[in-house]
Formats: sequence, C-alpha cells, structure tokens
Amino acid sequence: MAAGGSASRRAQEARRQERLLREQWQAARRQARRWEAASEGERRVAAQLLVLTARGWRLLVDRRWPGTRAANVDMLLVGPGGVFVVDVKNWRSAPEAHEGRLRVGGEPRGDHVAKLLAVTKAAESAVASLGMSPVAVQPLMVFAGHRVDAELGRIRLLGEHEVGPVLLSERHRLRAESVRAIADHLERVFPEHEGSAVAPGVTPAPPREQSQEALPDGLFDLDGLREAALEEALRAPIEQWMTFLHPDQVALVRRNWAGPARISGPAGTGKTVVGLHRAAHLAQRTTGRILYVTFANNLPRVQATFLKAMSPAVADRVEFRSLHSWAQEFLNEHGVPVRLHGDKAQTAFSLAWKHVGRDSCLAEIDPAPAYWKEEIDHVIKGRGITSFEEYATVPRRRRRASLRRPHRQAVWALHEAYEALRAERGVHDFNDVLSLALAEALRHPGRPRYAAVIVDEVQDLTLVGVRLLHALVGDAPNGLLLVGDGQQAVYPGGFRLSDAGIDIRGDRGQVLRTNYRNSKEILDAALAVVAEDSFEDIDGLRTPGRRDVDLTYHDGHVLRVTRSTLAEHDQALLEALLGLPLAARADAAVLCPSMRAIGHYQRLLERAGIPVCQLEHYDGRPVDAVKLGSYRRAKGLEFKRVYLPEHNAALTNGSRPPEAEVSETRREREELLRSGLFVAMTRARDILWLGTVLSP
Ligand SMILES: Nc1ncnc2c1ncn2[C@@H]1O[C@H](COP(=O)(O)OP(=O)(O)OP(=O)(O)O)[C@@H](O)[C@H]1O
Repeated sequence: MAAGGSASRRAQEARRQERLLREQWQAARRQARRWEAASEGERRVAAQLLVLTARGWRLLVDRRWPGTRAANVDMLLVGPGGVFVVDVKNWRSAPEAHEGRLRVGGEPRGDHVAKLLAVTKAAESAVASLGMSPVAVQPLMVFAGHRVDAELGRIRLLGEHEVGPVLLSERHRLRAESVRAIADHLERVFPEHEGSAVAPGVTPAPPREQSQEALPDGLFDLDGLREAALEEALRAPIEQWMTFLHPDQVALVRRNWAGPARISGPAGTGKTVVGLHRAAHLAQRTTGRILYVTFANNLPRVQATFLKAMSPAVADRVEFRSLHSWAQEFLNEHGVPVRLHGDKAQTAFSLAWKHVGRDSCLAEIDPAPAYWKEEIDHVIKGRGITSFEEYATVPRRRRRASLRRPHRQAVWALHEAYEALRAERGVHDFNDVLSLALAEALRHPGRPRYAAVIVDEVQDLTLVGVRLLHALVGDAPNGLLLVGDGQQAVYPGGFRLSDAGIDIRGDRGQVLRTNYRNSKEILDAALAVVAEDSFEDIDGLRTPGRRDVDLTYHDGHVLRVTRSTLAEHDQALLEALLGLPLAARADAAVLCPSMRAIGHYQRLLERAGIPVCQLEHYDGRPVDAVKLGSYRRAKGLEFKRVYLPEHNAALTNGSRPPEAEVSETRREREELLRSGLFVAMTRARDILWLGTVLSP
C-alpha cells in the first residue's frame, strides 16, 4: 500500500513540477533574450539558470572581480545548493578534460581554468566572513551548445542542458534567509561590471501569453529538469555544520601552514568538523590525494559518508582509512609479506608469560598478564624500541607503575620470549604491521603519494603509527594535520610530538574551546568523572581533568536511573527505549564498557523487539535501529540520546581498599576506565541515561 501511495504522490508531484517548469522556462527565455550583448549560446545558458531564480536561487551576472579594474566574473549563483562561480563558454569544439588539463580542439586552455579558480578563491574569502566553509563554494564551467558532465579537479564542467538539472538536484545546504544574505553580500563584494550590456535585474519578467512560447526541439530538455525538480522536492537538507562554521573554524580550514599542524581541544569542540572541512578544502586546492586516518576502524566509514554529503565533488580524492588497514594495504602494494594473526600472536604471548613472566618479579607489581602485554604493545613495540638499553631509560608515558631496572630486565626477557615464539609461528601482530610499513615508507622517500595526511583521534596512536604517517608527507606545507584530545585517550602508553620528531610551533598549534555538542548538565556530569585525572597531551603539557570549556546554548539532561537488581535496571532501560517514538530510535545509542555487556544488551533489546545496529556496521547513514557498541567504538561519534547501562560497574564503588593500598597498575586501569566512560558520556547531545545497579 505504501508503495502504491507514494508512486501516485510522485506522479502528481511530477505533473505539478512540469507545469511550473514550463512557465518558469518561458519567463526565463524572454528575460535572457533581453541580454543583447550575449551570444545565442550564452543566452540559452542564462535561460537555464534563470529558471533557478524562480526556485529560490539568486543570479548575479557580469560582476567585477574585486581588486581588479577590468576583469569580470560571468555569473555568481547562490541558492539552496550553495554558491557557484560560473564561467560560460561559447566554444565551437567540445571541451576535453584529460589528466587534470583542459583542452579544446586540441589547444590547451589552462589559463581559463586558472582564472576561474582564482575567482572562486575570491568568492570563498568573501563568504568566509559570514562563516561559510569553502566547501560550499564551487566553480562551474558551462559550455553552450555542448553536452558535457565532467570534472576537472574541483571544477565541474557542464553542458547547457546539464547545468539546470545538476544545480537543482544539489543537496540543500542554504535556507532562504541565508541565500538572501549571501547573495546581498556577494553583490557588494563583486560590484556590477561597468559597461555591462546585460540587463541587471534578474527577477523573471512578467508572463506573456504562453501559447506563443512553444519550445524549440532539442533546445531544452524538460525531462531532465523535471526529474531534478522532483528529487529536489523530496530531498532532505544536509546538516548545518556542513556549510556554516564559526569564523575561527573557517580560518583554520583555510589556513596555510608551513609545516605539520595540530588542532586540539576538549570533547565536542568541533575538531572532526574542522578536520573534514580541511580535507575537502585541501582536496579542492590540490590535485593530489588526501589521507584521513583514525585508529578505530568504524569511524572512517562514518566520516566518508559525511564528506560525501558535504562535498561530493572531492569525495573520491579523500581516502578515509583506519591506520592498520591502510598499513596492511600499503605493505601488500609494496610486495612486503605480512601475516597478521591476532590469535596466534596472543597464544605466543600467553606461552611467553607462562615460561618467563609468571614467576618473575613482574607478578609482584601486577599478576595480570594483560598489563605486561600492554607494556610490550604500547611501550616497547609501540615506540619501535629494539634494544634493552633503549627500553631501560625510556619514559613510559601514561604508565603509572614505576619499573626499576630488574623489572625492566624482566619485561625485556618477556618481550624477547614473545618475539621468538611469534616468529616461530610465522605471524605478525598489529604493531609489526605498523613497524614494517614505517620501514617501507622510509625506504621510499621519493614522490609523496599524498598531498596531505589528516589524523583524527591522534592520541590513540602509538609513536610508530604517528611516525609512519609523518613519513608519508614529511614536513611539507599543509602536509600533516594532527587532530585530537589527550583527555579522551583510551589506550595505555602514548607519545609526545617531540618523541616523533614533529615540530609544531607558533600558529601551527591551535586549540578549540567551544563545545557545540553537550549541554552544561551533560558536560558537567562527564567532567565530574575525570575531574581528578590530570592528563598529559601529545605536546607534553599537563592539563587538569576539569577543563574550562565554553558552551553554546543547548538543552540537554542527565537521567540517573538506579535499581536494586540487574533485572530491574534492564527493565528500566527497555522502558526508556520502548517509550521513544520510532523515529527517535535511529538517533539513540546504548554504549557498553565490555564485549560481555554488549552481548547481554543485544539479546535484551532484540528479545524486546527493538532493532539493533552494531556500531561496527554503522556508516553514518540514518538507520532505524538503536546503535549498540563499546565505549571505544563510539569515539568520534555522537547521538541525541545515549544510554549507558551499568555505567559505573567497572569503576570502584565502596569496595576499593584504602588509597595507599591501591596498586599503581590498578590506578592506571581505573583511570583508563574513567576516560572511556568520559568519552561515552560526551557522545550525548540531548539525553544521557546513566544506569546503576546497586547489587549486581
Ligand atoms: N560551528 C559550529 N556550529 C554548530 N555546530 C557545530 C559547529 N562546529 C561543530 N559543531 C557540532 O559540534 C558537534 C561536535 O563536533 P565534532 O564531532 O567535530 O567535535 P570533536 O571536537 O571532534 O568531538 P570529540 O573529540 O568529542 O569526538 C557536532 O555535532 C557538530 O555538528
């Protein structure tokens, strides 16, 4: 039933659009005819664009390029789809875009490309003061008398038939008031060109008798426009942040940095948003590829979805990858054999622990082998340490237990045993993949394969990981951008920029301070968890856990739900979720600290008939299911409603021995658990549900 109903609605809308378009097209053609100085071809293009002016677009024609005496800009077009800088060409031969160059009739036309890009840059600067990101400004070359739909770097090449439908079906990023304000502003910045022979007013002329305006065959393709208009009517607008940023953010997106740069700031301050806009901006400015990397492997899919919506023209030049999957592919391409096998590597470690760890002095500090596996993973291999002398004195960042020389000797013996057993099995672990890739990258310093590398959640990388990414672009201008927040580190170990040989000075280190995501109530609750945990960020600075953050006005609440038993607690969670309107479930997430808890809540929700989407499978596109995953998997994401069942179960609550008796390693573990909880809590925009069980 639904399908039949929607088909008939679609047909009805199509008929309405067709009627409307005929009227608009006829008015536009009459108006274009008044442009005496223009050629017939240019008038036809103008008529296409004038149709848009009847649909909420503003067309500025023949404007002066600011800062020049005589240079002109053919057209500026502002509408729901953004700002377009339009250059109309009335060339006899069709354009050819090949290997980034424009040729017409075999002749190079690079000068036209350069001019259009320069005007686009001027338009970007003009709208930046209104907080508009450069990704919303797009250059277009339109060819009268030809059918074209191609790309030349960031320039879209369209024929006269294609331009109308393409612009009409752009996703909506500007509301009517913004279109007005931006067009008014551009009208002032790009004044009318003196001596312009084009009629200035571009409001459609009053309709004449319509019968005389029969459409000449082949001149105008109503079908294309009608389809586009229909799509436009059914399409949802893209998010506000994909077009408008705070002016300070726009400045970061557009800035020229002479070498590696860094953007830091507390949770929710728009770091990823700036990173994504910067990726799109750099892709627009260069012909090279941009690598956007994170540690987590679900985040790249989500970020790729966002970029595609935000800036489809450059989406295929930005590669979103998790660090390890990228490194593995890089090794494969270079013919370096790699046999990543996490389980076999883990068995090798367990055996090594049994042979040389369990009965050593290490067990006095912490009897849990996991602590020592982390020591090897994050301190020794994560830092690329290959000799005991180096390990004997290395600063163990984010590690609390102090290890004297005999302990370090014991760790080294464990490491060597592990490496021998791993090698015997012929397998690699995750750290090996990065070390091999680093060695390979350093072996081929030649032509960089990326114009830029942007690293998100950089605090979660190991030193070897960050060195590897640095090696890909070196200290090239605008090459490396590190984005992250030390307070959200959820892995042990860590590094300082100086350890990695990355020198970030002056304005290349930027801090964002305005939280756009959380309400005061939610942020205060999250900060209370880590208030006592000062942390060291990658610049080596110690920062107190309770940080000063500017908040934007935003409503949001914390709901604390305490029940005596797990069954009652789970029932309360189900009631909260079942009470949501169906559409609201899509923006709700249940986050858990462990795999065991994820399994438990997956069964609970499914039994109650609540559809669940694991965060592993979430790619940022709306899906009508409650998201479910671990705190770590939720990094970098956000949801309107976040549910944290048994949120404090892993933290100490009354059962903790006196402070003096708590081991350093236990303190370290608890600190990491609190960081994880802090990350999970700060994912919530409107509602943060905190479940507690009194007697689990
Ligand atoms: N200028 C802005 N105006 C309005 N909202 C914004 C702006 N900049 C960012 N936001 C919003 O703020 C939220 C947080 O942005 P983002 O995810 O980039 O922050 P972050 O600093 O990377 O967060 P985290 O470190 O917690 O993952 C998003 O909902 C985004 O839409």
